[in-house]
Amino acid sequence: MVLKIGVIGTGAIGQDHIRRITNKLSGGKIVAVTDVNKEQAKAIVETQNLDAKIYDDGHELIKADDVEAIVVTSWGPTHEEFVLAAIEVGKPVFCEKPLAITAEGCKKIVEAEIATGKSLVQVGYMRRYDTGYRALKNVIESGKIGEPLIVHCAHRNPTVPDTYTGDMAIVDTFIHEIDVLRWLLNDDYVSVQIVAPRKTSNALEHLQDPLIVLLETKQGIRINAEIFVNCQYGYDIQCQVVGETGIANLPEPSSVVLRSEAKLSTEILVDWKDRFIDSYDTELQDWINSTLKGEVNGPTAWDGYVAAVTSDACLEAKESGNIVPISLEERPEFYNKNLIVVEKI
Ligand SMILES: NC(=O)C1=CN([C@@H]2O[C@H](COP(=O)(O)OP(=O)(O)OC[C@H]3O[C@@H](n4cnc5c(N)ncnc54)[C@H](O)[C@@H]3O)[C@@H](O)[C@H]2O)C=CC1
Ligand SMILES: O=C1[C@H](O)[C@H](O)[C@@H](O)[C@H](O)[C@H]1O
Repeated sequence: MVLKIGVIGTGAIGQDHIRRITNKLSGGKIVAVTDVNKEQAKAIVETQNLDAKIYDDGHELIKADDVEAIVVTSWGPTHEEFVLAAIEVGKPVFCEKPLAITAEGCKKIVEAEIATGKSLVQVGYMRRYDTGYRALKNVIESGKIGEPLIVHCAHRNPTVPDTYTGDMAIVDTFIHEIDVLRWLLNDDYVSVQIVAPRKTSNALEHLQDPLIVLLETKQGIRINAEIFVNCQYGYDIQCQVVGETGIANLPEPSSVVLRSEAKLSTEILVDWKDRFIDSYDTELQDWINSTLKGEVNGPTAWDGYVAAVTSDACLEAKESGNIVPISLEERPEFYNKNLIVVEKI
């Protein structure tokens, strides 16, 4: 069986996903694309030699008879309408983060999905598919370091474009830690405070960079997370879990250990696309496999909602400097199921 997929948004990650579904993964076929930039949509169909129709807009694509499932890779503010439209016609939808740009929008999606009684929505939080994070989660769940007490983590980008706004440090960048840490710890957040060290001279005028995010979880775990988007030296993701009897670190990406010119060195990646390339492949292969079985294995609309509520609190904390409570309703029974172990591609 082959899943007939329509893609809304043929920009950077949309093209990446089209290429991986077409050339690397199995079980999926791109049969439809759309983008407000029609030339760009046409170009990917031609360069990838797709047997795919170019639709005028996302809603037409979603309703098309030959589209069985949808991938939303358009700009964040458009996600809510497309995900709701996919739910309305009962079609599975993989939505890149964010699920919606407001918690209210995410809640609408949660309510609409529950009303159908069918699991339809997966959100593109790919770090849950990273082999390093999965190994770290296995160590925590094995009890080898005792109960987790503290997490130290860092999300460092070498630079960001001029269009990068202060809020994007949370809604576009830190959002990955917000999702992966609650999955890693099987916990939820109760409060957040954000403090700022002196600003790097390498940051644009309007950015406060770096930032330190202090999160507390329901189980009393304390997380201190650095967000540094102009670190210059590379794309560096760190995560250290301090437990009662030991410490577990997120593995570094594999790299040749070079001895030359009286130096011992390893490479540091500079692009997030390279750091998580395998995670995107595993994530989308799992989505195709699960969708063909009528399941959602990955991050759900509820996870998208929790991320939105948490990032809203982070934005408030960033502005006020205060400790901001994070209050969440109980997770609906509809979303209470264990993540099925990711099948190897
Ligand atoms: N999971 C991850 O690690 C990543 C997720 N993303 C997310 O993916 C989304 C897209 O990001 P990029 O590809 O970097 O942006 P991009 O700007 O390169 O591509 C977005 C595309 O969507 C199109 N578009 C915008 N509104 C549209 C509409 N109403 N209908 C059809 N097409 C529309 C634009 O013309 C553009 O081609 C964002 O939400 C971003 O947060 C992006 C990069 C990494
Ligand atoms: O969504 C993304 C990318 O996935 C990177 O992981 C982040 O570092 C980047 O800031 C954000 O745009």
